[in-house]
Amino acid sequence: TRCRHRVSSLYHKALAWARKMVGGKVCVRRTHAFVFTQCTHGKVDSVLETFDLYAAKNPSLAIDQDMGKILDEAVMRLHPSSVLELGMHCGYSSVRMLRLLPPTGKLITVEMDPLTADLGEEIILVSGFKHHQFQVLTSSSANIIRTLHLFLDQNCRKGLDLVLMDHDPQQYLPDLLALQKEELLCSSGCSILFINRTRGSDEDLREVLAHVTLNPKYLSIGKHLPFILEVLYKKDD
Ligand SMILES: C[S@@+](CC[C@H](N)C(=O)[O-])C[C@H]1O[C@@H](n2cnc3c(N)ncnc32)[C@H](O)[C@@H]1O
Repeated sequence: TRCRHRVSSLYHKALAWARKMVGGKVCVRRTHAFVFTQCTHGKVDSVLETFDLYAAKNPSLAIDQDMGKILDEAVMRLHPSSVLELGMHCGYSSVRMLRLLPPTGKLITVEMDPLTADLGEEIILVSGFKHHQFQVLTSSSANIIRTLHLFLDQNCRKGLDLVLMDHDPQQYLPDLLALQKEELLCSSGCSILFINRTRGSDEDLREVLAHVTLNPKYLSIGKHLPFILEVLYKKDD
């Protein structure tokens, strides 16, 4: 009986994996519909668990649980009051960060696809967060960075404490340079996390790594490889 149970469990795992592999493209509407209908509204843990449940069987763009744990650790360590996320998608990483922000903390999250931005925003609201805690900006990262200072409220006057980049790896370096040029990174210290989705290689991070290694304003470079690169920017001595 035990053997049959194990075979059955292995069979179901293999079936779920195969479904995920042949399941086709990531569908933001399907992700949203699943999370919206299956989670308990107002319960952030339920929202995250429902995302994980969906991602176990379907193609998903949300960061996985290993990346999520690294992100949680960074947010708890840094205690940031102003966070910028580039690449919101359906709101999984946004919700993950929001639940760990201090009471006065604020998240600005950027998504260039208007439908995705609307659906992601709804998921953040369903998780129980209010508009004074977050703002969704529908724009490409390059366009919004130029005017981002307009969206930073009094809380964020000293600049951003944490930036999560999980949008387009081709934009990682240009956006980092733009954030620096616009003086949006907190001069006494801002951590920037770059998600690496190319398993087994750091190709997506090569340009950024070359830049931060040569620039003395980047004090430490932590590689939570193969998933995340974390750099600390500090302008003041
Ligand atoms: C990998 S997904 C983000 C996943 C999300 N961080 C999570 O874990 O739930 C990348 C998202 O970034 C958006 N995106 C891609 N390039 C962008 C850009 N240049 N500016 C803003 N958003 C962008 C895509 O539309 C997509 O929804």
